[in-house]
Amino acid sequence: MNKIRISAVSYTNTKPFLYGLQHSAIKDQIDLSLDMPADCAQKLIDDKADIGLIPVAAALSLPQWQIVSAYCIGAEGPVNSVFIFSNCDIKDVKRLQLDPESRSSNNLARVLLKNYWKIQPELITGAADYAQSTDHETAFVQIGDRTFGKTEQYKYVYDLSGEWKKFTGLPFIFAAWIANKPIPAGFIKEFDSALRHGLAHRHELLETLPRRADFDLEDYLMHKLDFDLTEDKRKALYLFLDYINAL
Ligand SMILES: C=C(O[C@@H]1C=C(C(=O)O)C=C[C@H]1O)C(=O)O
Repeated sequence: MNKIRISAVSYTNTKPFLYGLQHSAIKDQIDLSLDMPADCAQKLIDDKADIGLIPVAAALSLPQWQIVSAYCIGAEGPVNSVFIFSNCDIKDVKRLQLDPESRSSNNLARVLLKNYWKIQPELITGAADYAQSTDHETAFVQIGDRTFGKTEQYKYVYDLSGEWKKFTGLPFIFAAWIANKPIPAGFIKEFDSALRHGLAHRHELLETLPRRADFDLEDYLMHKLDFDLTEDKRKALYLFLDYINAL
């Protein structure tokens, strides 16, 4: 049988899943690559992968898609790795530089700007150094490990799943395990139990990861991130996609 091609996110948030896949027999049935989220999505769109841990916003670019796991990258409130960093209050922001590695959080920022903060800053993609706030009224979106320890560096810091929770009362789902074609049921079952195994062994995983003084990795992997694709997260997913379609 051909191996199932899997594209997973290359950030710390995905390490519990990788631990599970690497410590299960399924590792021999998969061809695993680690990519930044925007590339996970592109691989699924280009049919260079069969299953991806893809930004949910990118599902809108797939002619056919199906969630194949009970697990996801989500949060019940603030996630501590998806931010708008700003030198001024969000209401005064004139320009917002988007993160080229993101699809979900850039769209989440756009949804919140329009519907929650009710402001219309200019959106900038492809800024030469997007993670530099070049002037007082230019802010930027940033996701993943590059944000660790950065919350002290900016006067105004907005945790986007925390803001979404204030706006909707719902948790948020950033990325889900999505397939672009039918996948055999037996594989899906084994895949999901490997992911579950990884989540159940987060403490063992934590012992292998370098700690840093400016970021609470244990709190992040055990509490801030929420990996269960609950009914409320599904509700949030469809609400989020509706908001994106209405942008
Ligand atoms: C919580 C996070 O979730 C992510 C955010 C994504 C996005 O914005 O497109 C995609 C995948 C996840 O890695 C994070 O990266 O910090």
